Amino acid sequence: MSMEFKEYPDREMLALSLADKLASQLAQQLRSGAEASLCVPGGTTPMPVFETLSGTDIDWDRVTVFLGDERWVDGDHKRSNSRLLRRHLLKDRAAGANYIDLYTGQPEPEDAVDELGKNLAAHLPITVALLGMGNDMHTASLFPGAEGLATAMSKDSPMLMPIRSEGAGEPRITLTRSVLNNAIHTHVLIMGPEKRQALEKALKLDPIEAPIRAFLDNATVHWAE
Ligand SMILES: O=C(O)[C@H](O)[C@@H](O)[C@H](O)[C@H](O)COP(=O)(O)O
Repeated sequence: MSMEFKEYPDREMLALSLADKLASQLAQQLRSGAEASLCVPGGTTPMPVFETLSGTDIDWDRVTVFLGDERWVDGDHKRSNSRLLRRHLLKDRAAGANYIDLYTGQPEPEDAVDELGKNLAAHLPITVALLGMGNDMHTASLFPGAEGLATAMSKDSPMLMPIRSEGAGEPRITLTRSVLNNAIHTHVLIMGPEKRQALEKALKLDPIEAPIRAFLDNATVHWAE
């Protein structure tokens, strides 16, 4: 497969159209199977998509939602990705979704990977993976130069890994390349000219320098100015 790039006239159109696409791919899976899973990014970009998606009429009771990565902070911390999800996605119709919180409250992310891995394993492969990207070309918490990145990007990595990187701020936990790469549908959401440039740069680099590169061949990239 090759990357598909979709450019939208504005951010609102992007959010409406992408939320519709994600919902229809989840619904399609629910027609043929007992459940579907949705992996979403943290950060600030996806909020309008979450807002629209939370109101879509699919059988959310049969959808499991989890983040591609979480920052190791309490659920009410302003940097918590779960906090963002609770406010913008896990409400309205989507309030009925089964949410797997990657932050367990244990002292370190290392303490949580085994148990979380077992919980996640029951919901794989991911039906729909929505990925974000930073200007440094990281996705999830797969940061260029992070300690442990080579393992997280290798084929035989565990499903989840703790990540520590200067660019990350706090310690984090992230799904690894092998799990994300197995998603049935992959979408990358980016906005603004800087991220478009970063994406173009990533296309010319190796995934170890530009981790988003590992997911682009099977992805639809959604962009608006
Ligand atoms: O927790 C995180 O930071 C993420 O999940 C991360 O991978 C995010 O998607 C990008 O950093 C883009 O973030 P913005 O949308 O805030 O630019």
